[in-house]
Amino acid sequence: MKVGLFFGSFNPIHIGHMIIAQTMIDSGHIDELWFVISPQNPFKKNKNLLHEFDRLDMVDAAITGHTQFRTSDVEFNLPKPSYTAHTLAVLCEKHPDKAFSLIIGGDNLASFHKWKNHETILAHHNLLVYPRPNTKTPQIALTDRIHFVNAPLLDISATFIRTKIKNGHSIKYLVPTEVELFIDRKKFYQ
Ligand SMILES: Nc1ncnc2c1ncn2[C@@H]1O[C@H](COP(=O)(O)OP(=O)(O)OP(=O)(O)O)[C@@H](O)[C@H]1O
Ligand SMILES: O=C(O)c1ccc[n+]([C@@H]2O[C@H](COP(=O)([O-])O)[C@@H](O)[C@H]2O)c1
Repeated sequence: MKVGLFFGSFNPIHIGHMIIAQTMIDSGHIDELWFVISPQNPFKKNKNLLHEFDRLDMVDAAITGHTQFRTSDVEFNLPKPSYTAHTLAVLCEKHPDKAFSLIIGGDNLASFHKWKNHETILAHHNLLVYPRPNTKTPQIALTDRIHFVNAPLLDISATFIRTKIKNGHSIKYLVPTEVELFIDRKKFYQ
């Protein structure tokens, strides 16, 4: 079973994430995609960061009924900051029957040489890379472990969505309906 891992804060998950996820399934490189909710990205200190369980609940709501999407809370119980190489080692030990790929944007590929143990990651895992605006040239060799997947560029971010809510504007069509209802009910980001 080939599993693509899509890491993020998902504060909240939005259609930019959903469209990348579906495109990765459609590319044929993976059988399943797991959204891995990062408890706290050390580079994104944010007072609006919801509790990890609320973000997990929103991703669960977003993927309801989609048999090829799953969520993972594996990083909730790992030492912080959670380095991807470590998370991958834990997942491989827990799921020896799965082959894990990483789903990353071109911007992250450009700085991938700075990730902890990136050589070890590339020795064992494929990278599925989707386009991002203003991407710099990668510093690592483009081996056959790295696959570029064509996907639409959507200029939507979780920050944009949180700002809309704060300003009293609708987030309809920017997040899955289940997520919109969830945020509304819990009065998040107001
Ligand atoms: N519209 C988008 N298209 C493609 N990739 C995206 C998009 N929005 C976010 N991503 C990427 O998805 C991953 C997870 O995103 P994350 O949850 O951090 O969301 P974000 O929308 O960038 O959040 P924030 O605005 O709070 O920084 C990150 O690597 C991010 O760069
Ligand atoms: O392991 C690392 O050294 C490392 C360095 C930077 C980013 N990452 C992973 O990449 C994910 C996306 O990063 P970002 O900055 O685009 O939100 C983040 O949630 C981490 O899982 C991992």
